[in-house]
Amino acid sequence: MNIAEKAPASTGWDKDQLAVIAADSEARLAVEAGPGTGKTAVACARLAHLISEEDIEPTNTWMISFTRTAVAEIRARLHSYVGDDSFSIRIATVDSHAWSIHSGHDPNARLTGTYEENIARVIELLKTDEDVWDELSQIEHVVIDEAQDLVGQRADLIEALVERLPPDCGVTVFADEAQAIYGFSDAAIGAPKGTSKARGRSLLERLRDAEELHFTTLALQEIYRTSSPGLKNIFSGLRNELLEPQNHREGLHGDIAKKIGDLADTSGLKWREMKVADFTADDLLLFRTRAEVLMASQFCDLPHRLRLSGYGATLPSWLALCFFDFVEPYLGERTFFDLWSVRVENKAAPEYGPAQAWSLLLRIAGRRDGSVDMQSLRRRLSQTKPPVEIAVPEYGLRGPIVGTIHASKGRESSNVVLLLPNGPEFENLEEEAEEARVLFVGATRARESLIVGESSVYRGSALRSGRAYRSARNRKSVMVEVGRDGDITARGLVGRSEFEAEDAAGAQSFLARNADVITTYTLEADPDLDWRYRVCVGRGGLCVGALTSNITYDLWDILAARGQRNSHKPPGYVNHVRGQGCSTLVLAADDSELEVLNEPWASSGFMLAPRVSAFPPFFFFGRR
Ligand SMILES: Nc1ncnc2c1ncn2[C@@H]1O[C@H](COP(=O)(O)OP(=O)(O)OP(=O)(O)O)[C@@H](O)[C@H]1O
Repeated sequence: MNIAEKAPASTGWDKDQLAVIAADSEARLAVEAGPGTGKTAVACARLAHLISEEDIEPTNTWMISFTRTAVAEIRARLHSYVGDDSFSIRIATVDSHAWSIHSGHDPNARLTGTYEENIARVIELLKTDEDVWDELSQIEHVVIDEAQDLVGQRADLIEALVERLPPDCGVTVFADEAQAIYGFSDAAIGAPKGTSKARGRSLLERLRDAEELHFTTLALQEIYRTSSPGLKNIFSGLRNELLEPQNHREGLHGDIAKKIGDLADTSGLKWREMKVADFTADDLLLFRTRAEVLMASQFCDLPHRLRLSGYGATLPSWLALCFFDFVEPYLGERTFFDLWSVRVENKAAPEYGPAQAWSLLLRIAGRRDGSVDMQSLRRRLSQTKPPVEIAVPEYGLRGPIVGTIHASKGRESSNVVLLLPNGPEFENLEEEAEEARVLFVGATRARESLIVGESSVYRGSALRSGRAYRSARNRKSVMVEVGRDGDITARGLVGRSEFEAEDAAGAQSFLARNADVITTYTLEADPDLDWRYRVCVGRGGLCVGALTSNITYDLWDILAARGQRNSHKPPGYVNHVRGQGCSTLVLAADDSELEVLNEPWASSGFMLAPRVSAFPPFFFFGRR
């Protein structure tokens, strides 16, 4: 392949980009560049070039990125460059690379320790274990994207890895220090990420300072994401301000917010005068915190999509629609096309058709004879992190995306509406500088236009579980997030203790008819299910599932936080719980949960789940 032909535009790669893409395969490069200069595009092109021009084996290359969404995007880009060879490249997050080293070389490996303990163990293996060195000696090239976010222990890990690579193994690292927003989470302003300690020195600084690692620094200058002069000014002018340590003073956040507003296409809008339904599928609405996103979503009854941490990749509903009663070990193309035409076409069809769906199935669990192995399909789809190519990256149906800035890193969108936090307060200068960088990341997602507005004051809090909640002003009700990973499991959808077989069939067929539309549910606590909430269509209506106790425990935690644990109790019912269509839940053939399910789901392992995403008010009543 001639990589020049694969440039994203007819103008081709520029000379700075080519200097990275076509550098010697053994080179160690630290590429520093601002947003939209093509770091991710060049990272993919570099690997593609090494594979197709330098005969590097795809299996001997590693691509490390920070987030799973980034990994999904990288895989798609690489596929467009090198076709199916991209499936041999080890593209993964730092944590999953670490885990594969851990599990492959430590006979006692189990993910039982704390996150820190597990990473520490991998660092030790990298330093001492000859089998690990053996494995690393095969690697010919490592590409690391978004390296600015690798700090603390993750940076220790990558440093130890690079030190251990053979001297002729090339390494290409991409970073933008102005976009380093790792230290705090999107739970609330100032809420530290569970695993971060002090920032310490960034990975790039460490690699560059270690002379024996022989890194050369290169830069990419041209901005490709946008041609708008105002946006370009934000992309480069504000970046310089953020990179200058002297500017890290009190008031930096306010200054950056003001400058972004001045340079945006429109500014000064107030969120309370807007609503999600005013926007289209080309628009990305970005808020700083989860509570703000959930509030905006709760008051929108048109289809939209959520981009938030805490919502694992969901599987499309067509899987359960086709396979809920499929019990054959293998699936042929003809049968699949028939199932699709009867069950999916015109109902809950995704943007692609049956041919692409079939090729996805083959890629995940294809057999030599051209059929799909259903056991292996179930195994792959039931993983907490199912294959990125089939998972739906956003949670919801269609329409505008509403998300946090943190969850939108590395992504771009035609129009961005950035809702600046209203009256934020910071504990210290480090936090203020980090928050200023968060604004910068948000503002630089736009390709064509940037609208800047002011968010309403929705101070939310997060529980230990990560669930967001927010007390109403009168303290009578609390808005609580419903629909997080783990809120609904297979048992709650078609379990025998939750449903008679006939009722489970009724519930699943309701979901099948409504797989592509919004439904408003009521939660009703069921004394026969230990007061777990049933998800019902209207008060006393059809029950489509029962939530796990996770939310009930969290409600007691909220009561404890309000000092009401002994005086109040969670409500018996909750209104305004919206579901946006359905997703598919899959259990592997050896999952013990199958034993408690009704048929045919106990045999097929595929079922529909309502895609609940809500922030409804819970009224806690006094206990008599
Ligand atoms: N030489 C080029 N010609 C035209 N378009 C390009 C070129 N290089 C990159 N692009 C496009 O510019 C956009 C930004 O690229 P990319 O997302 O790789 O930037 P990035 O530096 O990784 O940004 P960020 O730091 O914000 O994540 C993409 O749409 C990409 O296809």
